[in-house]
Amino acid sequence: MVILSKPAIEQFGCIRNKQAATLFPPLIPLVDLSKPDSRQQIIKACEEFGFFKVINHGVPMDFISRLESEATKFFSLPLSEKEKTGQPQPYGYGNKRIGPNGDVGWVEYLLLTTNQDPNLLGTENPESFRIALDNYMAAVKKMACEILEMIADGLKVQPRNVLSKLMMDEQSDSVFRLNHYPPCPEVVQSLNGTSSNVIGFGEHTDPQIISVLRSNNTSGLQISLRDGTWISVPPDQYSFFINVGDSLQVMTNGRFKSVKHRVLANSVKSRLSMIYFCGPPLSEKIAPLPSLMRGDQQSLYKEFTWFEYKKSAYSSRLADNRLMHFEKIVAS
Ligand SMILES: C=C1C[C@]23C[C@H]1CC[C@H]2[C@@]12CCC[C@@](C)(C(=O)O1)[C@H]2[C@@H]3C(=O)O
Ligand SMILES: O=C(O)CCC(=O)C(=O)O
Ligand SMILES: [Fe+2]
Repeated sequence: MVILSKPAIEQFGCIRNKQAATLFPPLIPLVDLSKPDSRQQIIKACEEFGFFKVINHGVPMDFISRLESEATKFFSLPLSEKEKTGQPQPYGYGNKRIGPNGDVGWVEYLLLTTNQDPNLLGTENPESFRIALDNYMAAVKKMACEILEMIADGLKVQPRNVLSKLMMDEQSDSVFRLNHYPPCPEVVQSLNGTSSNVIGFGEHTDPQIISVLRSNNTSGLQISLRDGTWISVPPDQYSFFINVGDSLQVMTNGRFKSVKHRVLANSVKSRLSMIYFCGPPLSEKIAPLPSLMRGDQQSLYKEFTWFEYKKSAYSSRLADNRLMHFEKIVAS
């Protein structure tokens, strides 16, 4: 990490929750992929939270630990070595700056596209890093495909690969990200360690279809409930967390809502997370699935392609409501 000229708190701002912390926050929906009723649970979780945790996911623990150890090695290299993987435009190594429009966080990251070989120049053993990435991504992609098929089944839309085929397409514009949140000495941590006053990754929704997140055992991730309260997601290194993205919100014509989330920095422990963002091909039209539309029901959104949405996302700030510009003004 680079040395800061100003204290982190001044640079990244203090968090003030708009609402008092809820005494009994709801539990994060838990989906056991090996159970026969998991698709109904997934639909319910996507409707109520846009977020859920999965167990019995089938991703070998060995792939997860191999990538975790490669990523840890990568982030402990000197800054000059990490920078050899390229400035994020948008892919490459980034430090504190997120996206091109002035967002900052207490985080460093490696952002990769899944359909191009990553530039791992500067890393100690590029070959073993590459193998770890390939194995992990292939296994997570398979799980994401199963989840999207369960969603299609649960929504009773056919064929069951309507959603999964978008991310399985050779041209799919999926993205992979490794995030490292070093301990932040200036953090004033709450007593139970579930909140802090420095932003690691500012609030936002993910633009893609779904995102599949795995982290080490360090807390920090929070999701926003529909009433605006933030709840902390207890970390679980053996499970995955699924976010509904903006594209799935549009494809379900608003039945699912993308989840607003953020990461708060920790004073003592590093957080390492790996996220697979399932995106469609650039030329794909993002629109409500026709079989979900009843009678004369209209789309809530204007017509747009993933290319147009991505372009618009890259001219926005992290916390912006990106879908707003694509909502139809419907006469009532
Ligand atoms: C300010 C930013 C930074 C963006 C684009 C734009 C708005 C949303 C951000 C994300 C969030 C989800 C992953 C990512 C890769 C994505 O697709 O959208 C991010 C991207 C980046 O970090 O480059
Ligand atoms: O690092 C995390 O835990 C979440 C980061 C995130 O939301 C993102 O990269 O889009
Ligand atoms: Fe995100």
